[in-house]
Amino acid sequence: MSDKRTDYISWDEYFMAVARLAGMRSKDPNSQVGSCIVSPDNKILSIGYNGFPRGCSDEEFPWSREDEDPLRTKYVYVTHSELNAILNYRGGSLEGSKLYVSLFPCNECAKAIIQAGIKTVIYAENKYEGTPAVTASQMMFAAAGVEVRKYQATDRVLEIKV
Ligand SMILES: Nc1nc(=O)n([C@H]2C[C@H](O)[C@@H](COP(=O)(O)O)O2)cc1CO
Ligand SMILES: [Zn+2]
Repeated sequence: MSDKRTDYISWDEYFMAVARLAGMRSKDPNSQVGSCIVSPDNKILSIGYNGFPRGCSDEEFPWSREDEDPLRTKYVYVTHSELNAILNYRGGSLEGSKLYVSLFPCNECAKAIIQAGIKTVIYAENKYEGTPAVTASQMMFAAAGVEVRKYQATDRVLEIKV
């Protein structure tokens, strides 16, 4: 009998890689964000990335960050990866699940995460740390008992030929 492989990827690597892969679908020229929601027994329940709502064309709606007219910026239209992952789940309850996300959730997504019953958030980056959106999220997660931990990146580089 041969021994099992030992260099297989961990659960954390697997789910964060799936989140990052989803983020590669994003049309946002600045931030590509991906989310992967996982059950307590490590089954993938849902996936999402940041993008405009269905029917809102990537060619017609703006991807700009700044404009004197807010209606000509992406911010008023884009659905965040975390909310998309929550909304993409049509199977029932997300109670007790874990969310892997490549970027720390904003306050609006934090509300949805808490109300959906997600109990653990594992994030990779926090490039907007210190902004009111991130601070409000941290306050709400702490109050609601959502466990938040930073993904511990390994030095593994995954290569997938497609
Ligand atoms: N946690 C997040 N999940 C997300 O999906 N997003 C999305 C919204 C925008 O499409 C983009 C942020 O754009 P920018 O401000 O870095 O150019 O990432 C943003 C955050 C940050 O709170
Ligand atoms: Zn958000």
